[in-house]
Amino acid sequence: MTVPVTLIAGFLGSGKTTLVRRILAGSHGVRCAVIVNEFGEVGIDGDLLQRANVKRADSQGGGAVVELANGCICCEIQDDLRTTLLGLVPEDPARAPFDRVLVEASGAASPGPAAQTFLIDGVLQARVHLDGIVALVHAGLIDHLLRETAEAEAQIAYADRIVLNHADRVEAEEAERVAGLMRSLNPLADVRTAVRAEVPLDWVLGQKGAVEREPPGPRVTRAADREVARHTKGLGSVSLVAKGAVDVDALVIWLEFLAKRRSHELMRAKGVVAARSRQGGQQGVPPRCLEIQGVYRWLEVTDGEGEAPERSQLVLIGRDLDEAEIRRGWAAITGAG
Ligand SMILES: Nc1nc2c(ncn2[C@@H]2O[C@H](COP(=O)(O)OP(=O)(O)OP(=O)(O)O)[C@@H](O)[C@H]2O)c(=O)[nH]1
Repeated sequence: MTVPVTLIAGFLGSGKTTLVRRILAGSHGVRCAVIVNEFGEVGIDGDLLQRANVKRADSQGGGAVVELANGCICCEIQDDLRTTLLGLVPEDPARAPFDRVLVEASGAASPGPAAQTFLIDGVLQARVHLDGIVALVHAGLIDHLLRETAEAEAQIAYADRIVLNHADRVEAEEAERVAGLMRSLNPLADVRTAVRAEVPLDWVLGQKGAVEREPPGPRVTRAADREVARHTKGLGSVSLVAKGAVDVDALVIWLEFLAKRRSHELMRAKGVVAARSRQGGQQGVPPRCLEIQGVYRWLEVTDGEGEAPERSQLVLIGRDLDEAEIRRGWAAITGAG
């Protein structure tokens, strides 16, 4: 019996990591190993999942979290996904110390090429099988993303389960309309509306059988044809690192400013930072761990899991980002050179 793999796709900020964290925290008895593929060279999601999983491992024995280096599952690091899977799953799959592998694709990846790898690679097929493709969709942003990006449509097209997420950010009628749009783009997929990826985990993890079909419908086929190894024009990332604690108020003001700028499109901000306490440099007050999450103009700062990291890390993803200017801003806030 080969190990089932669930591929989790969805555009930047749609809720993939939120779903993976829920799966890792759930009491469903399915032991999961996770492979994370990020857009951007600093791996924030891997860190967040590692923190979540360490907590779980204390009580229930979590699986491995493996990060794929910078690059994209749909193009240059497809081989890495293969190598990582072969390194993770033993030759005799029955001896794997987990029941399932979750692959969190980068927000800028189409699931198509990765799915094809599973179907044509005999060595891989002896150990794993693709059991399902779950796509997360941001209910409030999907119209914009379908118009402006190449990836969003392909992610919907390949899915067999679609989580219409961020439903709390739209009216119920709008969520209905978008759910209808999803069904028209991909009539074969199950669509569920959710807030913070709250969907039944047996629905996400349930066996679906190998994904052997082409994406359905004329529109989506066209999308799948054109997206191979192609990304939205100008899409890029800037990875920022700084030693020591950060002034979070200044960071938030700066991020809000960046999100409003029209010379670029800031799509995503995510980071784990050591936050200087409000008592400033007072001796003996240790820095806290804060998680920064931004999706377009929405920004959330929450307490992170575990201790403050030694290095604060932030990744910005968007179109036409001016890296030099962003680095200057970061340096001004953190003192990083
Ligand atoms: N309000 C609201 N926030 C959500 C919802 N789902 C996720 N979030 C938040 O949105 C942010 C992005 O969620 P992630 O799960 O990191 O998104 P992602 O798809 O993994 O993002 P990338 O890895 O950058 O592609 C996080 O701050 C989440 O807590 C939702 O349904 N409603």
